Amino acid sequence: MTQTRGYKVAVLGAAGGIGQPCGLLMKMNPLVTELSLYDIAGTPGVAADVSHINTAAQVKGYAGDAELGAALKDADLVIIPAGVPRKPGMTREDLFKINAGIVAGLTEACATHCPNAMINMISNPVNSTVPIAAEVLKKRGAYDPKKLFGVTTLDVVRAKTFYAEKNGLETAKVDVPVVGGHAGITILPLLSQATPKAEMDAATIEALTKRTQDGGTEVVAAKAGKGSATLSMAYAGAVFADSCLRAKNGEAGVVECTYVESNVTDARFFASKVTLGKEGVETIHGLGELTPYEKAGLDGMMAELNDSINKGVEFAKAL
Ligand SMILES: NC(=O)C1=CN([C@@H]2O[C@H](COP(=O)(O)OP(=O)(O)OC[C@H]3O[C@@H](n4cnc5c(N)ncnc54)[C@H](O)[C@@H]3O)[C@@H](O)[C@H]2O)C=CC1
Ligand SMILES: O=C([O-])CC(=O)C(=O)O
Repeated sequence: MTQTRGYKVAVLGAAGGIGQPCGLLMKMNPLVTELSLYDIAGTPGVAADVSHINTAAQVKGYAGDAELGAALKDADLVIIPAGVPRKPGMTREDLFKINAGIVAGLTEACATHCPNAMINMISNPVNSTVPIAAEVLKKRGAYDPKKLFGVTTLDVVRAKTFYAEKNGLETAKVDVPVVGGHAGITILPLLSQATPKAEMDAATIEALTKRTQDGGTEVVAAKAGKGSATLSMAYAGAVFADSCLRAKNGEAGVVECTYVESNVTDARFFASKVTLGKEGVETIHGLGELTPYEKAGLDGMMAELNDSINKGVEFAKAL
């Protein structure tokens, strides 16, 4: 039997496009007893609104630097969707200039006010923001690689949806592991390991792989200047946060693909299937058997992924 206790969850960037629906979904999570909504502005309104929902979590809004410490104090889980989103024509890498500093500042505050919290990093470019957070925490003596996660759940959510649609399968029963990172070719769905198994020709596999890799860009183009995925990301973020909380609460066998410090490949950070436990990462799973197409995808991403990791590490070391 697992014992249920409540947790304090903080959302940083809670007045934003992802932060608002993510806060809403966390308010509906029965494992959350305290929900802390932080942003540079606008959170009192968001918190007042969400707090009227008749679920157990107590909601508080915090606005501005002076309130960041109180927002984070003793949090069990911190979800970070703070920072700027893409506009058409931009890559996730173009966000580095602004978001690197934002993420570094927020992670520094986590080291001070909730050094034992699990951190779910959503802010882009995830391939670099996770290494930045790791270095900042390390400098403060608060880095536990088991508790720092890049959220790649939206890639899995997309791969499941597209795979199910293409093969006429029930979406809710489909699973597709997605490995690598969270940008373009570093996103690699392992369609040969998808369940239930469906026979697909090479052209279909390539089309599904590309659509998953370009899923974010598809939304950026459709929103035509009004930002990137927010609602599907809030859903994915809430799914991943719920998995972290369930594992923390003692549930066994909770598995998610997530971008963590890893020995699975040469890249220091890599997303693959991870079993979550009470203290965060329990087991990082290997890649299993890859097809030649998947192997080529893996080889092809390594230079870009390592560059993004190094860029994040260098940025944080220079702070
Ligand atoms: N990991 C993933 O799969 C995905 C990541 N993203 C990323 O999530 C981030 C947020 O996207 P949106 O919510 O659409 O953007 P948004 O602009 O709607 O919201 C961002 C929020 O962050 C806040 N913010 C900025 N600096 C802050 C600071 N220092 N402390 C606290 N809050 C701060 C802003 O005030 C704003 O409310 C972007 O970097 C985007 O690229 C978006 C979709 C998927
Ligand atoms: O594409 C973007 O910029 C936002 C994102 O990470 C996604 O939707 O996967």
